[in-house]
Amino acid sequence: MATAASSLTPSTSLPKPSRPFSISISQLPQVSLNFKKLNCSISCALKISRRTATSTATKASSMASSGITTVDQNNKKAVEVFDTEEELAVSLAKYTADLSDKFAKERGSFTVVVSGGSLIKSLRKLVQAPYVDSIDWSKWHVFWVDERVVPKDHPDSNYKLAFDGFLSKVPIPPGNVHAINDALSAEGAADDYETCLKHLVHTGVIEKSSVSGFPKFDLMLVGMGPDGHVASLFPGHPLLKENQKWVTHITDSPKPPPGRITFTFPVINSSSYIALVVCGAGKASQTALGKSQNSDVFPVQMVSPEGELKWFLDRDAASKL
Ligand SMILES: O=C1O[C@H](COP(=O)(O)O)[C@@H](O)[C@H](O)[C@H]1O
Repeated sequence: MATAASSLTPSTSLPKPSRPFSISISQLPQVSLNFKKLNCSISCALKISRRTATSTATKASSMASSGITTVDQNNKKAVEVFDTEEELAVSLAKYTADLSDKFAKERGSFTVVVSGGSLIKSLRKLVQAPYVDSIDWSKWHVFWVDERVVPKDHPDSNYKLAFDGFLSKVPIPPGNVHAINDALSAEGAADDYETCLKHLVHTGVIEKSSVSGFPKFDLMLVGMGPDGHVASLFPGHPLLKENQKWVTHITDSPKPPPGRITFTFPVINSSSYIALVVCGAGKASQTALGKSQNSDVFPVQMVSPEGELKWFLDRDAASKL
C-alpha cells in the first residue's frame, strides 16, 4: 500500500451526469413509461424524460443506448446506461471522487462501503489518473457490505479482491480499512463487525441516521448477482426481513461459500448514496423485471436508500429495460 498523502485537486461539485444526453426531468416534459416489458424495478419508480417528444417505443429503446440518464421527481433515483463497461467505470470514478470531496469537506471523513464481485473491477479508474492523485484518501474509511467467512488471503475473500484490485493501490490509512475478523465463526464475525460499527458511530466516524437509528454510510458501492441478490441477501431468504441487527450472518448461502456475513437492509437503506453497478446481459432480467419468476421479490428491489440511489448499467444489463 502506498503511504504518502495525495496532492489535492478537489472537484467542487456533486456528481453530475457524465454524458451530454443526461437530463433532469425537472427541465423537461415527463413521460410515464407504459412499455409492457418495462415492468421494472427501476422504471416503476421513475419517469423517463427526453429532450424531444418521441414515441414511447422510441423512448424505451433509447434507454438501452448510451448516456441516457433518468431520474425520479425528487432526484432520488437515477439510472444511467453506458455503451461500454469502460465508460461506466470512468463515470463511476468521477461520481465517487465527487462524493469523496463533498463528504471530506462536510464531515472530515468519507465512509465508503464496497461489495465484492464484479464491482471491484468497475472501480479500477479510481486508482488511475486523475483520481488516484486528486482524491484525499486519508479521509476514506472503507467497509464491506458483505464478506465470505474465509481467511483474508483466500481467493473467495471479498477483502482480498478489494485489496488486490483497489486498496493496495491507494494511500488509505490501514487503520481506516475496516475488514471483517477472519478468525471468527460467521456468527462471531457478524457480531464483531457490528460492535466495530457501533464504536465508529459512537466516535462520529460513521453518521447515524436520525430517521432509522441505523448507521448512515456516505456511499455504498454495490453490485448485484445474477439472481438479483445484493450483499449476501439472497432471494427468498429470511435474512431479507432482518430489521434489528446491523450485521448478520448466513451459513446456507446459495452461492458458495455458504458462510458469510452481511449488512442488513435497514443499514443499506439508511445510506446517503448508493451506486448499484450492474454489467452484462446475464443480469438484464434481474435489472429489468419487477418480480422474479417464482414471484419472490428480487433483493435488489429492496434497495431504497434514505438518500440517493444511482444505477450504473452497461448496455447489456439495460437491454431488457
Ligand atoms: O457473492 C457475491 O456476489 C455479489 C455479486 O457478484 P458479481 O460478481 O455477480 O458482481 C457481490 O455483490 C457480493 O459482494 C458477493 O459477496
